Formats: sequence, C-alpha cells, structure tokens
Amino acid sequence: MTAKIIDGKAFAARIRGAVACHVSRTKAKHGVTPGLAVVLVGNDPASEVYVRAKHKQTVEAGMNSFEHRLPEETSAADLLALVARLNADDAVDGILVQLPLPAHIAEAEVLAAIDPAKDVDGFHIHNVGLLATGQKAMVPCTPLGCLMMLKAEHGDLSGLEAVVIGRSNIVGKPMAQLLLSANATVTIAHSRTRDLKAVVSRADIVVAAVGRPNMVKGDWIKPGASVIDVGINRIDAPERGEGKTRLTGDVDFAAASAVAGAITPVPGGVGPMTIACLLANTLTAACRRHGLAEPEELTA
Ligand SMILES: Nc1nc2c(c(=O)[nH]1)N[C@@H](CN(C=O)c1ccc(C(=O)N[C@@H](CCC(=O)O)C(=O)O)cc1)CN2
Repeated sequence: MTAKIIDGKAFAARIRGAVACHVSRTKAKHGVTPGLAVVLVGNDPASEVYVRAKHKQTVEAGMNSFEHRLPEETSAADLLALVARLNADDAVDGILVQLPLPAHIAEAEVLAAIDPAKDVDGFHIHNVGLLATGQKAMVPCTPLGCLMMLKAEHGDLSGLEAVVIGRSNIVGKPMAQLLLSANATVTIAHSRTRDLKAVVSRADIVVAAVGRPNMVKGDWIKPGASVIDVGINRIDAPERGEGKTRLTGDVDFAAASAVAGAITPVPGGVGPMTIACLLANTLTAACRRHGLAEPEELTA
C-alpha cells in the first residue's frame, strides 16, 4: 500500500479561510474584531519564525495582532505584569506566550497567570481540567489540528485503536483526551513502554510526539493505519552540502508510507495546522467573550 499524504499546508489554508470568513461576519454583524496578543521573550531563532508567522496570519485573517517582544533578561515579575495588562485589555481575546521561555522564568507560573478565557494555547490548568473532564475548553492547537486531520480522514473515530506516543502536557496528554472524547480506544505510550513495536502495530491511528528523529519504524505500522507525525526534528543533512540541516519527523516516513493508509509529512503536515488552530481558537475565544455563536466546525 502507498499511503495518502495528508497535506497539512492545504488543510491549514482551508481553516484560515474559514476563520477569515467568520471574522468578517463578526465584524460586520457585531462590530467585534478578534484580537490576539503574542508574547516573545528572548531571541530563540525558531520562536522568532513562528511569532512572525503568527502575526502575518492573524492579520491576513482580519484579526488584530498585538506583538510583545521582550529581551532575554526580562524578569518573571515584568512578564507577569504584562500578562496582567493583557488579561485586563478588552481588545485582547487571546493571549499566547511563546514557548520555550528563558530558563530563569518558570513556565508554569506564567501559564497559570493567563486568564483561562483568553488562554488560546489551552495550557492553563483550568482548561486542562475542562478538557480532561470532557467539558467545553480551550484546546491546545497542535492536538486540535491533529484531531481535525483524523476526523477528515476517518469521519467517526468511535472504537478505533489509537496509540499516542509521548506524554507531554502540550501534545501527548491533550491528544489522548481528544481521542478519548471522540470514542477511540486510547493507549499512551512513552519512553518506559515495553515492546513499543507491539503496541504501535495494533493501532488504527498512530500519533507520534516524542521528538526523536525517525524513531517509529515502518514495520511497526499496521497496514492501512493513519499516521500523524508531530515531531519536528532538525538533523544534519550532509547530502545538501557542508553544515546543512533539514527537518524530519518522529516517523521513518519512507518506510511508514509504504504501509500506512494515510500519513502526514514533515515539514508540511502537523506544523502548519498549529498556527491555523491558534487563529481558530482566537476566534472561538472572541465569540465566547462576546456571547456570539461559536464556529462549531473550528472547535473540537
Ligand atoms: N505557546 C506555544 N509555544 C509553542 C507552541 C505552541 O503551540 N504554543 N508550539 C511550538 C512552535 N509552534 C508554534 O508556536 C510551531 C511549530 C512549527 C510550525 C510549523 O509550521 N512548522 C513547519 C516547519 C517550519 C520550519 O521550516 O521550521 C512544518 O512542520 O511544516 C508552526 C508553529 C513550540 N512552541
């Protein structure tokens, strides 16, 4: 079997289009322009790229973008003071603090300071709890994007065997909760899982989010399974010239795509969905804050 390649770039473009449509309606009918505030502390080059892309795509969707760039040496107190101002700012519907933060700032304390209603990352413990108990929450962007792709592939996920490899708070755990809410039978595998190959090979859905290049082998995949590769690993690429690098996922793409039914590539798979879902979450947060109908097709 040769797998269908799930085109995350095209999927994300469709979501951004749907967000833009909703935004133009909320502006015209209700005079509400959703606003997203993104906070970047320091100069991490990858974070710079993501924050620039967030600003551009937010503006393209017709929303207000408020960018806050703070120096590396910013104190936790100053960052918390900015978060408090954004919480109180009525023009701001969504707040995102770009991760990772510099080592001297405790991430958990900053995430806990964000108003849960504006927590478009879905990382606040309040939203984590709502998601875990099957209630309406702000859902983390990357798992939300993965769920959208899986629903587009399968329709109903009821009864399917899903294996999530990785137990991070940002991807693995919320992904498992979403799959469970969609009535899949869910296993979370991790670094201590015994016989990972056996666990993965019974899955109809594999979500790999471990951050280890090409860890999931082609002969682990059940024929016809859907494989969602969340890993974005930069590795050396001497074949491209001296000192060159390239991105690769957590899955051995060439081998897995000969067996799977559908698979996401890296780059161009899950990555672009993360920002598209951030825009969707910002619109959802704005609708909830202003008592407007939510864009059902853009939520979990
Ligand atoms: N507060 C947050 N911080 C971080 C998150 C997050 O969801 N919230 N996720 C990641 C970074 N990220 C968005 O912030 C992100 C990562 C990757 C992509 C993406 O489109 N990747 C492309 C490849 C890009 C490249 O060439 O480098 C792809 O996979 O095709 C978008 C957003 C960590 N921090």
